[in-house]
Amino acid sequence: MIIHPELRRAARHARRTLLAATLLQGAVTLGWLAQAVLLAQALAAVALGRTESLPALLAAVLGVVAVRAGLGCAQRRTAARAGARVRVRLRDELLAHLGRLGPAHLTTARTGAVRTTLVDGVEGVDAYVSRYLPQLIVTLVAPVLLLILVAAVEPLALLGLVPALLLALAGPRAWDRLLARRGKEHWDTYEGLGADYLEALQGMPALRAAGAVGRTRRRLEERSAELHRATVAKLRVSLVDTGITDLAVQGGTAAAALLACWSAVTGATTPTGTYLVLLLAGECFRPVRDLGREWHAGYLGASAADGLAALRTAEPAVTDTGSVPADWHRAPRIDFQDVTFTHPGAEAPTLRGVTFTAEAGRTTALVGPSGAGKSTLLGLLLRHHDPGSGRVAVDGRPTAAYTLDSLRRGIAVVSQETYLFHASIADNLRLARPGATDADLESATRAAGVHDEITALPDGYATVLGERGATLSGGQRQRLALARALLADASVLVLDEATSAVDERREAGIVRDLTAAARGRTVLVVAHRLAAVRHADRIVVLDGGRVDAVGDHATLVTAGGLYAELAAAGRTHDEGLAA
Ligand SMILES: Nc1ncnc2c1ncn2[C@@H]1O[C@H](COP(=O)(O)OP(=O)(O)OP(=O)(O)O)[C@@H](O)[C@H]1O
Repeated sequence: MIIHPELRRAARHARRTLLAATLLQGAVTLGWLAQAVLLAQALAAVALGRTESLPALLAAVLGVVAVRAGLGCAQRRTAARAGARVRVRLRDELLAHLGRLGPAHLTTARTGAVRTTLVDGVEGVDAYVSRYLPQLIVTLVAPVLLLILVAAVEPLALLGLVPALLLALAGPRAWDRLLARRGKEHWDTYEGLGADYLEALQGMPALRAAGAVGRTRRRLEERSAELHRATVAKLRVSLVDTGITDLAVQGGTAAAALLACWSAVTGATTPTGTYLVLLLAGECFRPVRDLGREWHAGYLGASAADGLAALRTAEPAVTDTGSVPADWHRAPRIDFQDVTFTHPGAEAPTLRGVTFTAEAGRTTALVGPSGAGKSTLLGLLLRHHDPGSGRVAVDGRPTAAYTLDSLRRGIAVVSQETYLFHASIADNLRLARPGATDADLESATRAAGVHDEITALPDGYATVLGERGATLSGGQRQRLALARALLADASVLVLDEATSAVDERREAGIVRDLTAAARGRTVLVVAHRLAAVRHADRIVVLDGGRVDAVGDHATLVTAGGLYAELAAAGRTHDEGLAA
């Protein structure tokens, strides 16, 4: 009888439908009661030899059975509707919140665990809310009514029924805390196993390359065994619950039957009364037994409640308090002013006093050694985090002034890790602009240097890509993602190592076409290979979270310093490759 506040909250999404399902469940219970009363009369009529009333009584029983079947059907349909509503609303709410949490959330939470909560957890809540809750309410009300009825017929029977009912309902409560704890342990293990499996499947190539497939399999087997142990531990407590309930149900029914027989033997009650008590005693416990059954259906929801609450109430790294829509009519200027930022949990700041401007409609490159803070700067522009101090402004306004959604829509991003979906190439492209014509797709893919390869495929733009674009090469995936970003038609284009998987000869061509295609937009490019950024209007050199130098390629090379070193290292690398 654990009702987690999160589950009560979820039930509110379908308050009326749940009320209807509960009333129908109550009506079904009344149907059982009516059947018991009619059967008692029929049995008494047989015992007393008054068979003339039998046909009418049996016909009434059949009528009740038919009506109850209809009510049961309606109840199940209504409950399923309520459950579906709760499920859909809950998932919508969680997905919208995940959107607000942004990618920063997945640096602390595991994707597989979030998936388990969103899919299995929400399914469990559906069963809990649509099946367990209505039955719980009926179980708390119906036996009281039945006891009143029994008291009117044979008060002595209450001596057996009341203690048994109290034991059946209150006894298992002594185990509630333990059951909740075991449920949480079970859910945590279940979530962890889901996350492990997802990671192992997605990381299969890396595991193979590292020769770690066998070790990972053994680890997954251990985790499966842990889940088995957690399930058994949970079942053990559940079985104690069920055992107490069964004991009370059997004992109570037997005691009531004995007392009813005693009354019959002593002549204290009529035959109808005796049969009524015998049959009603069974009915008193029917809701209790049904509750036990529904508990098993809804248990996963009760276990998942903590995880759901944690996901729903997780604080986004930034708050969406801006009110200005980011619909810049022309390419905006981007200013970083004295920006300092420390990653949550990190000891030292990643960025210290970073100041530079990405001019409107121009290409600005960010270069610097690995770990210099280039991606972190882009993350601040997209408001995955806010700076600790200083200001990031687009078109003269701080990024926090814009509504988060519109800010992120106004900045198209292609990162090192492209994400393509299991859908056709055209559908993957149209994610950025659903209304794009075929000609729009083609001009974007031409600019990204991938059109010819797409048309060479047997199904061309209708080719269905495998999961994460598995049927394409890394370079093709990146160029497709570039085309998608161009289609988004955002005023700001951010390329974070967007051509790192493309060979260098091709990269130069793509960068040239891209610069032409992106004309009129403000472009921020991060690339390790300086050939990809040497034509940028401005190059910002970052080192250890600080701006080391700003200028164009020629100026920076002439000035010596870190950029000249990086350029020289790049040349040595190229020569090494060419040799
Ligand atoms: N989520 C995080 N939590 C803590 N530290 C982080 C996090 N992300 C990045 N860092 C640290 O911040 C520093 C800058 O990382 P960032 O990814 O911005 O560098 P980068 O210049 O883009 O590097 P690369 O060229 O290798 O991609 C690194 O020292 C990194 O370890």
